[in-house]
Amino acid sequence: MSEQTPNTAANDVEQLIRDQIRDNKVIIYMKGTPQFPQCGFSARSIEVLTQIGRPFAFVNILENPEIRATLPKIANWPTFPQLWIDGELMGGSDIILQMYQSGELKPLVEANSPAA
Ligand SMILES: N[C@@H](CCC(=O)N[C@@H](CS)C(=O)NCC(=O)O)C(=O)O
Repeated sequence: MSEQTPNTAANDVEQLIRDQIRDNKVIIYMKGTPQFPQCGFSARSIEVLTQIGRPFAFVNILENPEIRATLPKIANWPTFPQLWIDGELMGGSDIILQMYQSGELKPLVEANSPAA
């Protein structure tokens, strides 16, 4: 048998994440939900996205332990939240806040998420 990467559950999770990031131009991986964030960093990030006012997707990593374990390796970013826009990792709460305050984040979100 030739040496190929076996189709393990880990690969499935990685593919799921890649699909989520591809299919949702603005997506945040967070603890809890936008209605009930379960970490201050996630809560702060949601406040910013709510201020911007465009629809966004989210994944509650507390309900998805495989995603919680796998995404940091794919992203090379150890913590949550993680905001991804158009297939690219923006960063966590600190960076989201910085990008918002510098005026960089709003147009980026607007360009990738039409008004509802
Ligand atoms: N400086 C980071 C702080 C985020 C952070 O420390 N997150 C922690 C606590 S919520 C985390 O995700 N730890 C890994 C884990 O819980 O899986 C940011 O700006 O987002």
